[in-house]
Order: sequence, then structure tokens, then C-alpha cells
Amino acid sequence: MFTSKTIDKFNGLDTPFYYYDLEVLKNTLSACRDASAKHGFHVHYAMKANFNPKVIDTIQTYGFGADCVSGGEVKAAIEHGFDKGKVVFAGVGKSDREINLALDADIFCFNVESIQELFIIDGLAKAKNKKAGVAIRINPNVDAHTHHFITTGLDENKFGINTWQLPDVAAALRKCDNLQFLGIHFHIGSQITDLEVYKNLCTRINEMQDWFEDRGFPIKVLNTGGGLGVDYYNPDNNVADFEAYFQVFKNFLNVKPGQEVHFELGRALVAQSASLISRVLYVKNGQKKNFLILDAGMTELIRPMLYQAYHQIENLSRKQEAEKSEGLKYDVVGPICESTDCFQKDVSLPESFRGDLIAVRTAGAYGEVMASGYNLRDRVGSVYSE
Ligand SMILES: Cc1ncc(COP(=O)(O)O)c(C=O)c1O
Ligand SMILES: N[C@@H](CCCC[NH3+])C(=O)O
Repeated sequence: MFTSKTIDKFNGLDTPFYYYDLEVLKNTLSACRDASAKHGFHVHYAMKANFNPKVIDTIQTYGFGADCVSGGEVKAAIEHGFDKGKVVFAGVGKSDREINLALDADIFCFNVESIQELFIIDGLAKAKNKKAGVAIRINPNVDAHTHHFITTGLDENKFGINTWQLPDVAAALRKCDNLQFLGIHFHIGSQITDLEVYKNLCTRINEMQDWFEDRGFPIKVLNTGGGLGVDYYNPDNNVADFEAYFQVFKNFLNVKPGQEVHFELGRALVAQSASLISRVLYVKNGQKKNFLILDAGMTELIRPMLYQAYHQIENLSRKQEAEKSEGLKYDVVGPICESTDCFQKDVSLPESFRGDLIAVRTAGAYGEVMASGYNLRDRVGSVYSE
């Protein structure tokens, strides 16, 4: 990702910024497209992972649909050329304004997360004399074996409709003339690295589709959600194993003739394509600790502070020294007025100096999009490979 030419280019730029390696992005997208096409599976890109305009423009050209979680994302997906027939809209709190926007855009499907929401969408569609495509987001109570904060498919989570409420869902669907029932939707969490989890999900999806079909609701779409994880410990040349992922669904999902299988991948498509690039502002030798104080912090990349997430940290200005010496240990921290503003403690790095360029890797997913202006910070910039 970082040739000496790239690092020379960084030397002339203001930091911090996100650096996008479009080659890595494209290789990842091709791998996913090819692996899913083999089984006739449909992939919707989860826009929330990264809606940087250049990133979504690139993703759109691969023919993926868009999975959106707000009116803003629906609007951006359509403006950036995603086919409205491949736009889906999930979210536990869709406002009337957002539902109307999506109805006006004629999106493919609302992934509905409560019975109340079914009636609201039906009423708003009726007012426009339209039929809204809907899938029921079911909370399957399947443990994703990931960080507690990014698990979404357990009974304790706010997402989806619990299975004990399904009889009421069926009754509601029978009353809603302006809804077209398309199928069922699931999303159990993010950064899932144990593929067994998806096997368990398939078992639940098979049960649920039988439940609906037995009651006279034919299923056209089985939407399995996203969540495929990436290897944060090996950021180089590390495209997610899409083949193995899709194979689990091929083996364990009971797909009937005429049904479509949909996926909503976010992180696995974009995470490895970007790094946060910053500079060392100060090196502070404390009594117990050495601190590297960067010009980027939790306002640029909040994942380490929010989920104790690991991101590999490299000193790009001392690459040769890194190969030769054992180096020193630093707590790599940001400038924000919060003690949690620490990327990682005890990072082994070559001896580092003011002005050195530091890369925080695997930052393409839930990085730039979760940046904030806290402490009245400038908005983080973005730089792209040629
Ligand atoms: C409904 C839904 N679909 C898809 C995703 C994408 O998840 P990931 O980036 O882990 O693939 C998310 C985010 O977790 C989500 O909430
Ligand atoms: N923002 C989370 C993922 C949550 C995905 C949305 N449900 C992360 O950075 O890992």
C-alpha cells in the first residue's frame, strides 16, 4: 500500500487524512463479485461502512445494490448511480420523512423492524397510491461471537422483530393492502470471523421461511445481512475469504426455486482499502510511559476507543529502522481532551520523532464516516491513490 513514492507524496500533504488505495478496493470488489456470481447471490453494499463519494462511485460500477439505514443514505445511493431496484432500507427508527423519500424513490424493499412500522409504511404508501416492497427483519437470537457492542441478533438487541411476535406480523401483513411482502431479513452483527455462526444463522432462516410459507406468505427474498469480518492483524494483501463465506450459505441455506439470496456486506468490502495517515506532533517521555501524540485522534477514527478495536500502527517515516531494530514501546494517543483518546497502548515502533508519518491501518470501514467535530476539530480529509 505504501511505496516510497506514496510516502514522498504524503510528506507534502497536510495531515491527518484517510488514504484510499483504490487498487485494493477494486481487487476486493472483484473478488466479492466473482464469488457471489458463482452462486447467483446478490450483494448489496452496506453504505454505512463508508459513504465517501469516490468509494461509493467505485462500488456502484461493480453492479452491487445498496443497503441503506437512513434517508440520507437512500438519497446518496441513488445520486451515485445505484439502481433503485437494488436499494434496500433497514433501520429501527425510520422517520416518516425518510419513508416518504424512499417511497418517492421507488426503492426495492423496506426491511421492517417492528409491527408498528409495517402499519406506518402501509399508510404512507397508501397516501401516495403506491405499494411498498417489504421484508420482515427477524431477530433470530443467534450469537455472532463478536464484540458485545456490535452484536445485533440477540433477544436483548433493539434490532428486528422477535420470533414470538411473528403471528402478529402475519396478521398485520394481511391487513396492509399497500405492502408487498417480499421476504425475510436478518443481520446478526459485524466483524464476524467464525463462519460456524453463519451456519447457525442458515438453520434459523430455514425455519423462519417455512414458518411464513406454511401460513401462505411465499418468500421471494432471503436476506442474510452482512457482518463478514476482516483480518485487522494482517492489513496487506488481505482480501476477505468471500469464497468460503458464500459457500456456507450454498451448503446450508435451503433456497427454493425462484428465490433470491441477498447479502449486505459493508466492512469486508472496504476495510482494507484505507489507512488513517497522521503525523507525530510530540513525543512525551513520561515516568512510566512514552507517548506518541498524533495529530489524529478519536475524532478521526473512534473504533479503538469505542470497541477496544485493534488497528495496526506503522511509522511510515522509519520503515527501514522498523526492519532492523526492536524499537521502543509507545502509547499512541490523539490530541483530544479525553483519556480514552488512545489508539493503542504499548505499541512497538522504531524510535519515533516529531513530524514522522504514522499509518493506522484497516481503517476503510466505519472510519471516515464515524469522524466527528468534537473539540471543534477540522473535518478529516481524504487522499486517493492514482
Ligand atoms: C442491517 C445491516 N446490514 C448490513 C450491515 C453491514 O455490516 P458489516 O459492515 O459488518 O458487513 C449492517 C451493519 O452492521 C447492518 O446494520
Ligand atoms: N461501527 C461498527 C460496526 C457497526 C455496524 C453497524 N451495525 C464498527 O466500527 O465496527
